[in-house]
Amino acid sequence: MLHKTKFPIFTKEECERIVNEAEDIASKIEWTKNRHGNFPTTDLPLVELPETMRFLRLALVERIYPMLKVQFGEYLPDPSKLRLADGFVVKYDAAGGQKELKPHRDGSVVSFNIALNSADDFEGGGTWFASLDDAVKINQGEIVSHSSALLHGGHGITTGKRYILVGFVILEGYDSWSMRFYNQVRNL
Ligand SMILES: O=C(O)CCC(=O)C(=O)O
Ligand SMILES: [Fe+2]
Repeated sequence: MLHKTKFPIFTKEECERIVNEAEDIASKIEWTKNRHGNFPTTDLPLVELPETMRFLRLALVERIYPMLKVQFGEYLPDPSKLRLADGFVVKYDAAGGQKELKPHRDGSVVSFNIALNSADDFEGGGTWFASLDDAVKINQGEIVSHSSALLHGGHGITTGKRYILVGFVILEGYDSWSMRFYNQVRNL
């Protein structure tokens, strides 16, 4: 229910382009801080990031959905129905911004996050999972994917900045499936 690739799914240049667009747009409209209920992230949704949206639309079909199909296919009724329900760039900033995200469960079926900057740019960080009692750390361009229902959070950073691209993926036409998936891991 939890996977980490050993290879980058985005190149360094692709990651840098996403961070640059996010910071460029944020200088005009500010990072949002209240989009996700009780567990808000400092983020910018894809609808505000046209270049990233265009890039991701193709990357989902060519790289991300096929990977999720292999990883989670056996648990899903129809893996061809994987759809991105929400996608956003999150910024953690030890110098004043959001530093961590408390443990929570996402409302989708599968969640992923892609590291957009180098792990050398910050101390701490990574995605913390209750089932591991540890944080999973990845390098730039790599991806962590997991059942959305697993209890997880953004491990705090103590220095620097950490940027990630988060995706919440659902199964089109299977509106109750996230609950069924949730029941398989509710104690993890
Ligand atoms: O910071 C992370 O690695 C996790 C982010 C997350 O869980 C979320 O945005 O829902
Ligand atoms: Fe999450």
